[in-house]
Amino acid sequence: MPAAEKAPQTLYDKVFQAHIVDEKLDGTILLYIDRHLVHEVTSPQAFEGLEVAGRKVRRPDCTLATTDHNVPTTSRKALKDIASFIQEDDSRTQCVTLEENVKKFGITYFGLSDKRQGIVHVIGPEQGFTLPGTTVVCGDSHTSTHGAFGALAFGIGTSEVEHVLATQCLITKRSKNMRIQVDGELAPGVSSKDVVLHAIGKIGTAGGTGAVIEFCGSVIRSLSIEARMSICNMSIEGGARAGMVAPDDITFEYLKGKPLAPKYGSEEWNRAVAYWKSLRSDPDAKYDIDVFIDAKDIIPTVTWGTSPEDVVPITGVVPDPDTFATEGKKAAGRRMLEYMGLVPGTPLEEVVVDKVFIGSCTNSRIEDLRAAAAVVKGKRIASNIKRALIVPGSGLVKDQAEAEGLDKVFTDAGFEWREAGCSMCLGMNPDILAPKERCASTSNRNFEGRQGAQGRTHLMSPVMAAAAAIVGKLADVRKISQFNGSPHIEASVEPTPTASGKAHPDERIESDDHEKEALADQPEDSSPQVNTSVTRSGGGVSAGLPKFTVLKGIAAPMEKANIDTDAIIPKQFLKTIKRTGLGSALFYEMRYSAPGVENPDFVLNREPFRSAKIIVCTGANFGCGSSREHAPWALNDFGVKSVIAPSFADIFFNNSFKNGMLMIPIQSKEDIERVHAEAVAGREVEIDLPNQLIKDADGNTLCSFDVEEFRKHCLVNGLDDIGLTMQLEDKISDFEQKMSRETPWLDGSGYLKRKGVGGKLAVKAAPVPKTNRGDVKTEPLEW
Ligand SMILES: CC(C)[C@H](C(=O)O)[C@@H](O)C(=O)O
Ligand code: SF4
Repeated sequence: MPAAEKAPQTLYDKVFQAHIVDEKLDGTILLYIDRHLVHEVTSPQAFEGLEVAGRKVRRPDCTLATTDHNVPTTSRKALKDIASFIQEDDSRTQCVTLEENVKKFGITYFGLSDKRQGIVHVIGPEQGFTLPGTTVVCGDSHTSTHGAFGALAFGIGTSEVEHVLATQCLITKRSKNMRIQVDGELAPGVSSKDVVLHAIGKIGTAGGTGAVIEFCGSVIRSLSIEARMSICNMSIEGGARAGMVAPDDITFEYLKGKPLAPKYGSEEWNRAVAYWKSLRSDPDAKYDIDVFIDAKDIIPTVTWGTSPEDVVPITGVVPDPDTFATEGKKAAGRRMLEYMGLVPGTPLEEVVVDKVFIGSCTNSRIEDLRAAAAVVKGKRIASNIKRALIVPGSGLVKDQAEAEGLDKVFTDAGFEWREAGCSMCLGMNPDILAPKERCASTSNRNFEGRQGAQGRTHLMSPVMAAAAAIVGKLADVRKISQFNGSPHIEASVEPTPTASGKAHPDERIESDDHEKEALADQPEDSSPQVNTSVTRSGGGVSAGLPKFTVLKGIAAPMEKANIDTDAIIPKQFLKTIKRTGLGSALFYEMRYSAPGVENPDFVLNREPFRSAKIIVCTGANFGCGSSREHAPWALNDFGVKSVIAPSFADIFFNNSFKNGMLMIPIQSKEDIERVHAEAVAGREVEIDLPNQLIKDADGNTLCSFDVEEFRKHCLVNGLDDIGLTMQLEDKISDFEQKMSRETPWLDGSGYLKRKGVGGKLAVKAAPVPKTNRGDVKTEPLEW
């Protein structure tokens, strides 16, 4: 590893610095990616792009795929194959497409018949695929989960998935450093989920924008790895790019014996641990934002509204929006209460619940299930609870829980015991809420329609969800259960012996067996091959990026803050395997009052805004939430090429530029209000990118704006950045050789073997005959 720089560094600085392949004067950085997780929702268009351009996956040994979002969580006893198992056409197409792609590109894949299948953020850590000090990406916003290991892990969009598949690198820039220090001791019944909900309530959903959060302090240090994962998982709900925890003995203990971690006790393990121990922030390292939380202020927490920042202690009441600070917040609060069917002043413990969901990448690990089972044991769910689901995060978690008899505890109490998947976290599979049903949920997002159209979600910890199931209302778990401490404190240090006396499932199957299983699970003919002559129509991937210089058109005014990507394009439209055709579904829930019936109040249903090319939003944090690139695709397909707002969520911002769209952050209130006034008046607005000016219809300047040089360059010239990165092949392979020498454990091991000898890659980046967006011969390539 490079010697530490003189200036004191944070954990984030250290991991980031160690992965820089190339740095430009304007701060644009080519970052090497060690680990790439792939799932069925955000990858089809990326693989299609590779195929059209005749590109290969550069590092199949650093790539791991599974299906999780679309899969039903019903029994798999009769499973023959995924195509006959999934009833819903679009879900089936996405899953089958992933199977075809892993076969075509030679990627290790855990399918439904493999015990290691599960939610992508559960299986990576479980396999030891996630390691301290690595860079980890996935086309999924909750990739932040993996930061619990001291990895720099963040979500990316589909264009970036394609970029990483082709180059194993990403174009990015440095983030700000943010520190959330939680000191003291958690009170009995308070768990890591309460810590993170409390923190988000404090900083807000945009509090971490542009930053990587390091969680530290005595509370974090005392938590198990699984509890740290729950916290890092929800960093994205705090608007951050990633969350991280410095690795320590608890981390190393967890990694011992994991199939893809260096073999415990080997020379490589010792070398790795020595390096991992260096991954701590230097004592005098500087943070751009510092937040302190005293553990004694955290009590079991639930959400009341439709944003994860709307938190309240379970002992509280539904807040009154009239007491909120601004008119905008009051209006938003009233809408939320109407949506949630709540009346201000109602004690939370009086709110009646219909369904309970214990699962998701936040809380579906073995400790979560143990903690919930301890609350449930010997009790029955309340008679008003229509369904209570326990959905283990992976097949291995399910096995372990069954070995400990937890499944019996749950089913005796009236819960359903399901197979692994994302399930009711987001209704892309059959597990959904009916309209107006209220759910006590251990997931991470309570957006409108998240768990099903018009469904009402309250986020909380597993023990709190278990308590809600027993009581039939939102409930204070401390009243129905005894605790000796936090449900998650250091629980992973001493592996709990299983009821059946078996070892932990991660250790149960030797690597070789894993390898056999992996091979058995590959769809037939799994040798990698790329058909270089294919050009599919309708996907939009081969059309070339149109150049963006001057855009003049109608601008639609919006005023709401935190417009999330679930609102821009809801989950049911993520099942496409194309980039086009989503325009009619843009802002679906707000735009239509019933299928095919327009809501006349929604701005895009009124003239002249039906033909808007620009959106001017005065509310901050546009595009927060999920990493779905479907959000910019839907805007683009509708005809909107640019959004002007006070601030944007990071992943959405990146995704938009990759599609030739211009996102303009304008912080000055006066400036944005001037542009907003033109929009409200229905007059055209002009965006002049080369001169970085926004003008009115007559050409008078309304304000100027900033844009990063590299992004501007790509937009103005319509450049494909994968092609640009591939020009840096020498630098990338030099970097890989250095990594192979210094951190050899990062080259695929176990069933993810690096092909080739002596550090030479068997899979070489192919010369590019054609990019996925245009012809390389006619595109300028230098930047
Ligand atoms: C489907 C995927 C793009 C999405 C995400 O990025 O988060 C999903 O996992 C979610 O939780 O909304
Ligand atoms: S947040 Fe939900 S839908 Fe997204 S990856 Fe996690 S479990 Fe799946």
